[in-house]
Amino acid sequence: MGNFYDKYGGEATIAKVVDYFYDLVLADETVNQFFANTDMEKQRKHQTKFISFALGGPNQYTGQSMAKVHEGMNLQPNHFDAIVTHLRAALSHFGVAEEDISEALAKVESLRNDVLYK
Ligand code: HEM
Repeated sequence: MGNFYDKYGGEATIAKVVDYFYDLVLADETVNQFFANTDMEKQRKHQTKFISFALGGPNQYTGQSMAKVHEGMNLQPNHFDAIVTHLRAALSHFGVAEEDISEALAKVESLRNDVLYK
């Protein structure tokens, strides 16, 4: 993945991908209930950190911290899969190359077991 974050324009691109991803997530009844009591600013922050993580930018997480922030949500595989689907769609929409999308998704997958069932 190397310079993925910079390759696609760093923060400016992240902001655009976030807007798109954000709309997809909040329109999806599989997952939008998790954000029902989250204010919009926090939601946006979550999506930005998430995308930034996937693209290898700043804000990197450990499994330990991810388990902690998702504690009490009891996230299931279908929730995780929905988020992954929206991430793929958002990256694809902005012309990210397929091989780079695969790397981003692999990065997100690496946290699956830390995030689920907490
Ligand atoms: C690898 C996968 C994920 C990563 C890296 C991730 C990242 C994060 C981070 C960094 C936070 C803290 C945000 C903040 O307070 O600024 C957070 C909180 C949260 N995440 Fe995730 N997340 C992942 C998967 C998911 C999934 C699958 C869902 C639900 C479908 C989800 C829903 C939430 C919610 C509802 C919060 C709390 C927001 C709040 O009310 O403060 N996350 N996540």
